[in-house]
Amino acid sequence: MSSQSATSSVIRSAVLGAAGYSGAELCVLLARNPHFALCHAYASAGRQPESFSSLYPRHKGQLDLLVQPWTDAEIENIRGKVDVAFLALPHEASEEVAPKLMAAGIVVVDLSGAFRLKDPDLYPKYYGYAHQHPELINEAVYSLMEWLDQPLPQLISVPGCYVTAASLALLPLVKAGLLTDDNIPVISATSGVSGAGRKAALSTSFCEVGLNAYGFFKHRHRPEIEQNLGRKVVFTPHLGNFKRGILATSVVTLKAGVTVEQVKAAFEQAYHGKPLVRLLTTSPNVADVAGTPYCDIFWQIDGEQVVVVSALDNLLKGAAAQAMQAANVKFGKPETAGLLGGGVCHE
Ligand SMILES: NC(=O)C1=CN([C@@H]2O[C@H](COP(=O)(O)OP(=O)(O)OC[C@H]3O[C@@H](n4cnc5c(N)ncnc54)[C@H](OP(=O)(O)O)[C@@H]3O)[C@@H](O)[C@H]2O)C=CC1
Ligand SMILES: CC(=O)N[C@@H](CCC(=O)OP(=O)(O)O)C(=O)O
Repeated sequence: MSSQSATSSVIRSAVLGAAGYSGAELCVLLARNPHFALCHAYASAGRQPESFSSLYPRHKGQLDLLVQPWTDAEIENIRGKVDVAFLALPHEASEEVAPKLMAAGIVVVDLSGAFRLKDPDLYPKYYGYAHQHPELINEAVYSLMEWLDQPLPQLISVPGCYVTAASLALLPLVKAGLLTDDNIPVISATSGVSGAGRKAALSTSFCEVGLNAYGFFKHRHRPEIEQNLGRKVVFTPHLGNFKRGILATSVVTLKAGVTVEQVKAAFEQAYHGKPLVRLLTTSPNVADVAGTPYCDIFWQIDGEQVVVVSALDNLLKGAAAQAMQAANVKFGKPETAGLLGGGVCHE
């Protein structure tokens, strides 16, 4: 989707959860984006104020702003001074703070799962809590950006990381009507450890991580992928011993008679003019997308079986870069500002 509501002024922004992995990536993208100014960065209420570069020393001398503890009292401090708040928070924290920021007239771009599922009844089963603001689920627009087909409102819900990899891989075939009606895509995806966030946990500690599957049939990204594709899926996430990146392998069955040319055309038409999706002729590697805003996609076909492999950086195209892409579009800026070409407009 192209720009919405073009504005010429710099967009004043705040990041909540800036001490965490995806919030930190957002701070870096915002600081690099000439159309946005990073005005406030927050961590949890329990943390002492600390410079961003002390939390992430590689940014010393480049991004030294203070990360402040967040309390709701901050809303009055930023009212009228911030145009957009990015929430890189636990799901329930996002659900609680989003309506308060919206009441202060601030656009909310939420990286959590708080507003992704359109059926609030799915939250207890897949998120472990009952949704307190089902009315906001209806207000939120889900920002899988390459497939966005409506204007972005005040509340933007950024897709999950595994979900982005699987949905970008399979939507071209689904939307072109090439899959058998009863086909259940089988998606296996491996994530780097940063997918679990910065907080310490035994299961993600250095000596514990090898390669294992988890979340069989009950991972919260399963209903989100199903919502995007409009069909049931089998989704199995894996944790791998690398820092960042997701590799997703999706297996589907084509309708009888569908040709290689039709499959090729479906992918090419879907991603023509979409600068953050790269169609490859060799199998993608997480090493080639780590640190980039791209999703790389490759497919192979044998008769009626298609294997689609997709790779992205869970913290970028799977989180912060997709949030930046959405905010650029929301505020009428070039979609890839801050992401490609140092924010230069490619139009
Ligand atoms: N990691 C990933 O690959 C992806 C993550 N996401 C989503 O983004 C969100 C953040 O994930 P991630 O960056 O991994 O998480 P982290 O655990 O790395 O960071 C979470 C941040 O939220 C802050 N925080 C926690 N609770 C509160 C609260 N009640 N009020 C204010 N701040 C709070 C933490 O503060 P403090 O540091 O002080 O504890 C920290 O800065 C999650 O919803 C996650 O599902 C989405 C896509 C990919
Ligand atoms: C490796 C790992 O633990 N990954 C996380 C998913 C990443 C994430 O934070 O989920 P969202 O994209 O929904 O925000 C998990 O499986 O819960």
